[in-house]
Amino acid sequence: MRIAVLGAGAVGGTLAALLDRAGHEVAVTARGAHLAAIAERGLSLRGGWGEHVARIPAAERLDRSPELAIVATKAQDAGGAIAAGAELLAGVPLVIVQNGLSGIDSAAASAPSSPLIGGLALFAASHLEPGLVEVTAPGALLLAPGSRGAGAALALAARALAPLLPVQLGDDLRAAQWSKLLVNQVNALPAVTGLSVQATVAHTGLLRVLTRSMQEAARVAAASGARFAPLGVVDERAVAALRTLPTALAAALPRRMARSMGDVPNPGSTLQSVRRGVPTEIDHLNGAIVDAARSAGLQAPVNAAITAMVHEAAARGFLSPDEVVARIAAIDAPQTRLGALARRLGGARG
Ligand SMILES: NC(=O)C1=CN([C@@H]2O[C@H](COP(=O)(O)OP(=O)(O)OC[C@H]3O[C@@H](n4cnc5c(N)ncnc54)[C@H](OP(=O)(O)O)[C@@H]3O)[C@@H](O)[C@H]2O)C=CC1
Ligand SMILES: CC(C)(CO)C(=O)C(=O)O
Repeated sequence: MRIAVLGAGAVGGTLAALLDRAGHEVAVTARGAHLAAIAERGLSLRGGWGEHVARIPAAERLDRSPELAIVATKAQDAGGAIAAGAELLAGVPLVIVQNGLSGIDSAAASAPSSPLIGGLALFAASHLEPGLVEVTAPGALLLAPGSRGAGAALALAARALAPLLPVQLGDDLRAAQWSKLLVNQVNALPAVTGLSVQATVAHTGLLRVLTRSMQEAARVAAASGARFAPLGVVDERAVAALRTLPTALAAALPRRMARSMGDVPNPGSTLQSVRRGVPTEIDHLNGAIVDAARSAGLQAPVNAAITAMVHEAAARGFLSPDEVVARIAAIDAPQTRLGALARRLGGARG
């Protein structure tokens, strides 16, 4: 099948290389040094799904109409990436592989005549250097209809992708996006501190901050009427427990999430953006919780503070875990003994 991948970074590059290895006619869009490296040496894949060098056409924009296109940019770039190929993509089924809640809406605005499929990657991949991507934790790709009448497009996408990696079919994209948004609470603290997801969860104080932000997200979701589709370790029961249990017990969920990512340190996609000096997606992750809280007439102070810290770290450098813990303790637990102690000491340990 003739398949285009728009944004061949960690996720898009992995899918492009797997599709090429399976014999599809793949073309990718990329930019800068990554584009130059793919054009010169091919796109190299390594890690959990083996090694492959995909020698495939790469350019800043498409020059041929594909039968299927996969959009795998960060959320803020998807509209521009689709618009750049709008004429060649008219009516072509699009699979939008993206975290956050807004992917399908921005694709619908840029590609109004295309059937849309939502994709949620449950695997983890790193864009290590120009031309090289690594799968750090193999996992499934969930596909669900993102527009009316997308059934045939969904079948086409599943036919191309299911032989390459585990494909899960969903019927409620919004509920799956909320589940993934909760999982993506693990992205921010690595982007603030430079630690991996696993190291973040192993740090007592950061684990508490992560759990507090997940509990806040779960409460905002409940106030917004959000549902949670079963996705990895997240489902309605796990979210209800998160909402109601004391933080020390609720921490079992982020621990399970980190374990499911295996032993290879996973920076997460947000830290990777910080390291590469490109804009992060944080306004569509923790920032989406802040927006949802505002729409529900609530506040989400922990998610707001974490979003601000990611912007700060991206602009000025990483913060120490103790600094992060102290800042969150000061806003999140002002009435508790822990909060008082943290403020008195100017730092907290857990
Ligand atoms: N990495 C992971 O493990 C996972 C990521 N995700 C999600 O998948 C999505 C993609 O993330 P990820 O692969 O990590 O991101 P990357 O930044 O690694 O890849 C996105 C690529 O798209 C490129 N790009 C952006 N705009 C354009 C454009 N207009 N034309 C061509 N190329 C463009 C970027 O270039 P540049 O670098 O120049 O910006 C980058 O190479 C995100 O929504 C992320 O949250 C989901 C699960 C796991
Ligand atoms: C789940 C996780 C953290 C996997 O890397 C992810 O979705 C991301 O990095 O954006």
